[in-house]
Amino acid sequence: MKKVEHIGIAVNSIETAGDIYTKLLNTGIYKVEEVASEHVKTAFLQTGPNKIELLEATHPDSAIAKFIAKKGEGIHHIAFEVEDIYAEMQRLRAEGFVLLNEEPKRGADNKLVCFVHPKGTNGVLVELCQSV
Ligand SMILES: CC[C@@H](C(=O)O)C(=O)SCCNC(=O)CCNC(=O)[C@H](O)C(C)(C)COP(=O)(O)OP(=O)(O)OC[C@H]1O[C@@H](n2cnc3c(N)ncnc32)[C@H](O)[C@@H]1OP(=O)(O)O
Ligand SMILES: [Co+2]
Repeated sequence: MKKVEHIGIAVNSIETAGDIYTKLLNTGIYKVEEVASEHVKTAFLQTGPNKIELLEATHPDSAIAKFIAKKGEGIHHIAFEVEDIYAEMQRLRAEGFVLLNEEPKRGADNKLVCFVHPKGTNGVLVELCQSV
């Protein structure tokens, strides 16, 4: 894994949270993108070398809607950038981690992504990202 690619934060409203994070980080949202397959709307802010992904549910079945219903708004996942997502998925499976998708899927901001179940990572949902 090369570096932390982004931190995902579950929010009720991108508009409201976007204003807060714009003030907090003193930088604007550079991209808003809906990912229909994940039932989410995303907004990205860059602070130095780090990216924050705000995630708003677009459907009650969304992982974000379920997460907020259980735990409230807050940090939802940590995403790591990888060079070769297929190789990394194979390595993690061999190490015994439970992957939440068989194949990489299309994420936001021009990435292929795959999730690792939080039950095997001390309660933290991990996302792998490869730029495409
Ligand atoms: C926009 C695309 C992409 C990007 O490009 O960056 C994204 O970031 S999309 C982000 C949203 N998508 C996902 O999160 C997909 C992966 N997640 C899942 O598949 C599911 O959310 C899950 C992790 C498998 C949980 O789903 P499910 O089992 O249906 O939900 P439950 O509510 O029943 O939870 C079971 C269990 O897991 C705990 N949980 C759920 N989410 C998280 C989380 N984000 N971090 C830590 N723990 C989490 C939940 O609390 C339950 O625990 P127990 O109550 O102890 O059983
Ligand atoms: Co993410």
